[in-house]
Amino acid sequence: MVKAVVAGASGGIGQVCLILQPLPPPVGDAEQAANVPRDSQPLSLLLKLCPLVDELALYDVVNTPGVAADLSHVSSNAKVQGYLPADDGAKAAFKDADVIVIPAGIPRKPGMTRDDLFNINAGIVKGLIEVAAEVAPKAFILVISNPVNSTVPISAEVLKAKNVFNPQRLFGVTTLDIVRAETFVAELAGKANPQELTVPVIGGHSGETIVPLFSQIKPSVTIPDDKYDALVNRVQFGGDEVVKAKNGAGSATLSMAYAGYRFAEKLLKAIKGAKGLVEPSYVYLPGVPGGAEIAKKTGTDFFSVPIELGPNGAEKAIDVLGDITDKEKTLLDACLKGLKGNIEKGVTFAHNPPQK
Ligand SMILES: NC(=O)C1=CN([C@@H]2O[C@H](COP(=O)(O)OP(=O)(O)OC[C@H]3O[C@@H](n4cnc5c(N)ncnc54)[C@H](O)[C@@H]3O)[C@@H](O)[C@H]2O)C=CC1
Ligand SMILES: O=C([O-])CC(=O)C(=O)O
Repeated sequence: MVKAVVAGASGGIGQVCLILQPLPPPVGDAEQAANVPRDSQPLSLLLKLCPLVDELALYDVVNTPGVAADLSHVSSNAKVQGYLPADDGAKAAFKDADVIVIPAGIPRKPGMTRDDLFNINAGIVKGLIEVAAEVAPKAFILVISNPVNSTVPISAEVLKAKNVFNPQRLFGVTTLDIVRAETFVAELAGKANPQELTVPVIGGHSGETIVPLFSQIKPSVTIPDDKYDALVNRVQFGGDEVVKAKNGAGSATLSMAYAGYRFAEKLLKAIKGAKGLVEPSYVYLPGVPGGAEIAKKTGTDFFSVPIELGPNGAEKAIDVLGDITDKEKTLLDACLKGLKGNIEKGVTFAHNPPQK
């Protein structure tokens, strides 16, 4: 039996049904919710369709009964249940979960950085991880909520404080950066199917902390010098492209649902014993086999690298720093400058959250 949970299940990424009316306010941003009619958005739908999921729990502060009722009519294997905060709904939703996916929190509006989401989302993620630590201490946890560079360190610190931190089971979902890199490289190279390409993207998940390694694309693609900077920029700021185009109605949801599902599905397959599954993820390197050496090189503990997945979760961190180009070294230096501050901010928050 595999139980999966989506926390933030009524949101743009998490939610699944076509909503023609604006949703009630999400925590912390009533104005935004009042102004945002949402489209159909599919992470929970994709998980409902996944034959590897037996039980799907949807938790949110609003709307989950309706979303769950709707989804439960889909004729696939997983049993769906919606939970709200009343009557310890979070605990009931998370209880004994195998995989917990967290896209809870507010998204960006034009002009904001992901770090601008910290004040609201840090507390939301901390609260959800506390529940997970208590009722599902062995769960694989996939953190989508931004700023990922900080929310994953917060999650690690909360789990450590509760003595249940297993670094092989905590993942910051950076898959959308890889998905974008594949798509943009395929466009440039005139490849019909982006999924035939493997494009490592390492570092963090915001602007200059995102480091695409075009020198390691498989099968090899040469990026012309005059196209390199623009391509790097598009991968680093792909999220902003969507935020601008949505013009106040949130950030990436559909491509994120695909990316979140892609990671979750690979992990589920790996847990069940499938071999050779690799996907980059933002992890606590010293706690993942092979990661300590990479952490020494970067001087940072939280970092995204290709991760070999297996029954224990992150089985191996793959060192791709060995033969990076001078241009990639420059990108990596800029990444590390920003990333260290993001990590520090998360760790500090976890230990000293502002008093309410
Ligand atoms: N890692 C990545 O690559 C990406 C991350 N994101 C991030 O994902 C997050 C969610 O984005 P959207 O779904 O577009 O936002 P949204 O506002 O549409 O949905 C968020 C949902 O979280 C819920 N929520 C708020 N507080 C909660 C709590 N304490 N417990 C459970 N649910 C709670 C809200 O009610 C809402 O339904 C944002 O922080 C966004 O920046 C978005 C795209 C890509
Ligand atoms: O840009 C945002 O705020 C959402 C996100 O993380 C992305 O699309 O990569």
